[in-house]
Amino acid sequence: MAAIAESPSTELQGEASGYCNRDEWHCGFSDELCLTIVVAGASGDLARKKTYPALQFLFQHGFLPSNVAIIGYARTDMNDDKLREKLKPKLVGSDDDIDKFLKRCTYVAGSYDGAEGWQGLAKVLDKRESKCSKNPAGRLYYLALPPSVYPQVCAGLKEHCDNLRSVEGSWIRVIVEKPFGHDLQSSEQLADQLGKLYPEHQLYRIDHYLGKEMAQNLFVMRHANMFLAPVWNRTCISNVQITFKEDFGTEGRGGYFDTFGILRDVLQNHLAQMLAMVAMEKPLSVHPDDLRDEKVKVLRCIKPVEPHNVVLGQYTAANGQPGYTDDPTVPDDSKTPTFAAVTLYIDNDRWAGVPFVLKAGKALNERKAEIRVQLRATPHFVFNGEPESMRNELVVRLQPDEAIYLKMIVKKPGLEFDAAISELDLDYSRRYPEVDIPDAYPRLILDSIRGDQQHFVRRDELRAAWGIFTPLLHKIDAGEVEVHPYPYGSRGPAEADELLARADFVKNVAYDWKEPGGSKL
Ligand SMILES: NC(=O)C1=CN([C@@H]2O[C@H](COP(=O)(O)OP(=O)(O)OC[C@H]3O[C@@H](n4cnc5c(N)ncnc54)[C@H](OP(=O)(O)O)[C@@H]3O)[C@@H](O)[C@H]2O)C=CC1
Ligand SMILES: O=C1O[C@H](COP(=O)(O)O)[C@@H](O)[C@H](O)[C@H]1O
Repeated sequence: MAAIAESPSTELQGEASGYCNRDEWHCGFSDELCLTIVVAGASGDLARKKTYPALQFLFQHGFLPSNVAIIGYARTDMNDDKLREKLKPKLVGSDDDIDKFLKRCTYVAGSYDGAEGWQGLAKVLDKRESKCSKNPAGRLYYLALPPSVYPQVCAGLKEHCDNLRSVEGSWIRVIVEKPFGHDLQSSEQLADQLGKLYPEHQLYRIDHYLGKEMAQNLFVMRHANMFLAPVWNRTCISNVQITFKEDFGTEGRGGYFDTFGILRDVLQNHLAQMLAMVAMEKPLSVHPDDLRDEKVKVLRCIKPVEPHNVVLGQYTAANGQPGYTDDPTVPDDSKTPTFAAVTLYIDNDRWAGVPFVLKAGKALNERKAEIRVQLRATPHFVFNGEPESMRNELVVRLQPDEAIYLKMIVKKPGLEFDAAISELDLDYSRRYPEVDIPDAYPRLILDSIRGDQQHFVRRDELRAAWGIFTPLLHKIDAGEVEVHPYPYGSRGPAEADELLARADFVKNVAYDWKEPGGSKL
């Protein structure tokens, strides 16, 4: 049987392009689709905690075609029942709902190297698809595995499980999870290895921040609102902060984390992607390649980080909580940063000179991810007898409690004629109480089944993002950048506030956010 590409006319043009004819691009699928999702690494943590629960969400909400099967594949010796038992605690809903979903989940044990395991899987796939031989078949290979085995797993799948029947509309797609390499060179090497087996239009690189509601909203909000367009540039914007904070340490993941550190874990991927969403130009269309073309352009305008624009930290024991090196899986003398604040500059007409501060840390005082765009002070400020105005700020809170709010200067209510800072507040739970905002994973898996790569990272984006951080990472690995201690549960090293002040961030001290009153809609 001949292997067919995603569409008979699809041919890769250049490294980046996924589609030879943009007019033919469409995404979606019909209920005719005979869909098989293979979760390679089904015995692992990601599969149990994220992949299967996301699939259950899609299944329960009717987003998967009626003919769907989910096959777990891993080396662990298990049968279908054992897998189901393992998955059950992370699934939600009534016993009946859970059972209906689990009936679709089966397991094939096999190794990642050698032919035997993959041949066994191929037999199961063929048998299943032979029952719906007139329908298009979709095979989604989800690699919930350490990236070190991606090349051999993709080679096994390609050689033994690529034999789709030539029914129009059939496809094979592969989802891979970060980390995509350790630095620019290793990322390129991995991309070369995978690229020889699966072309870009079949590869779906997950950055789960791109699947978050507010990350996607950022794109719409920025490019759909007339009032933002004239101010979204260096003339009006003073600085941008993109912040990721967790109020817990590396608990249980110290072994993994120690070889990566916070820059590779969060800044190079999630925060760099958020920066691209803030700073990119409006794309020609929402075609995945148009959108990703614009993200690449802006990422390529960023010079590698300079060490004087960096503050690193590592948390120490405090408030009854262990320090980073107290984790038994972390070497006692580890200098791996668990906190980083980095100022980046985008050398283009729109953004030259505007500091973008990317800040991420573990074991801090709160859990929060947000984008804060601070405008310059209003010139010739005639209120309050003060020489300088307060600053307008637009804040997009990704989590927890999705919200967008704009700090506005308004008249202080009452008899005085003073100005005060207040907010226009779009709090999602109040404005959209009926909407259950889905997690990033169901959204991204659904996109991959629809063939929509918009929210997946293309190879050239990855290369550009690694290019920004790699020289700094090599300096950190060589122990050439100071790592400041900070207590567990604190705001991080004080030096980070100095970095922010250098980036012209001015804290609105007069601002006191109050829970808005009023009833729910
Ligand atoms: N866990 C999480 O929350 C997140 C994970 N990720 C990424 O997802 C991927 C999978 O993560 P996770 O599930 O935590 O990983 P695990 O360590 O749980 O590995 C998944 C499965 O892969 C197999 N495996 C583990 N180590 C090796 C090895 N050295 N060689 C071959 N096979 C191995 C094991 O299956 P078996 O032995 O049965 O074959 C294991 O059950 C990774 O890329 C990770 O970075 C991304 C975001 C969050
Ligand atoms: O990719 C990662 O993200 C998580 C944080 O994800 P979130 O959706 O809960 O914000 C982080 O804890 C982990 O270290 C990192 O690998």
